[in-house]
Amino acid sequence: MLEVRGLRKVYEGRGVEAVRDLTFDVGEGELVCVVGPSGCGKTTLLRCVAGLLARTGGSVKLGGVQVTGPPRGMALVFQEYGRSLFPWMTVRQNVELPLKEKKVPRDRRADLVAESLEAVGLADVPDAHPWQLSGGMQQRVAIARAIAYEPQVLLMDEPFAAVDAQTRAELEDLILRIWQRLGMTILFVTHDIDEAVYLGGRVIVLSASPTVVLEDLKIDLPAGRDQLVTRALPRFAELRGEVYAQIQRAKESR
Ligand SMILES: Nc1ncnc2c1ncn2[C@@H]1O[C@H](COP(=O)(O)OP(=O)(O)OP(=O)(O)O)[C@@H](O)[C@H]1O
Repeated sequence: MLEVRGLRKVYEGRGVEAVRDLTFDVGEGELVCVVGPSGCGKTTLLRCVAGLLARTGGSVKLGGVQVTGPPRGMALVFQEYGRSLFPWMTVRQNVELPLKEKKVPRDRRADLVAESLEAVGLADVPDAHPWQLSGGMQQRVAIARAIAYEPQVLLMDEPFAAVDAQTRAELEDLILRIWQRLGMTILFVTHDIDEAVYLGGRVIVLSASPTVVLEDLKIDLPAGRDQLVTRALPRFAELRGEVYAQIQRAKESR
């Protein structure tokens, strides 16, 4: 579904080589997490994949088609939910906006908005404005907007970094439920090793900048993940340790 080959990004103005050489695939219906040391280029990678930032080299293909600008088949959820929602629009209007731009007919739009708000547990607040909601609820609106769009690939950039631990656990499980139900392909960037191992079918570990793939680890934990049961498994601790050691190595080699 997503094919990244030899991706390189140099920020020309300051001559910063953020990403040196990234190659990996994400298959249809996979949930793949990306972790790496702070400043290693995770956001740069996502922006290049989303077609928001021009690549210096290499290629990114979505469903076999080269990405040259923001593709129709992708949706993004950012860390800063506060800045990604329009404060003067209601929850319903925020979720509906990209569907209008996609020229989805009115009846279908209403169905998609209702279904996605239901999926994130916000069916009862369609007429609220974002500023009337808690941070966790605002991020749910951003997630609802992304899934209503019915993307082939959902890109998430540290989406839960700004919410409290309890909300974070709830949102992680929400993403797992949505992923299982809708069979979406998800590329999920996080700096949290536990979160990556808990969510991912694979975890890609990046080196320090200029960035390459250090490891592409299969997460062989049972499906039907559970915050208490899965995190208490000896295998969870092993995998977590393995990713942690890789990131330490990445930092030391900087
Ligand atoms: N617009 C820009 N211009 C110049 N350099 C940039 C720009 N954006 C990012 N960089 C540099 O590119 C490198 C990678 O940054 P990026 O934000 O992609 O990393 P990150 O892994 O997402 O960071 P963090 O984990 O702290 O969120 C850093 O050295 C950063 O300073």
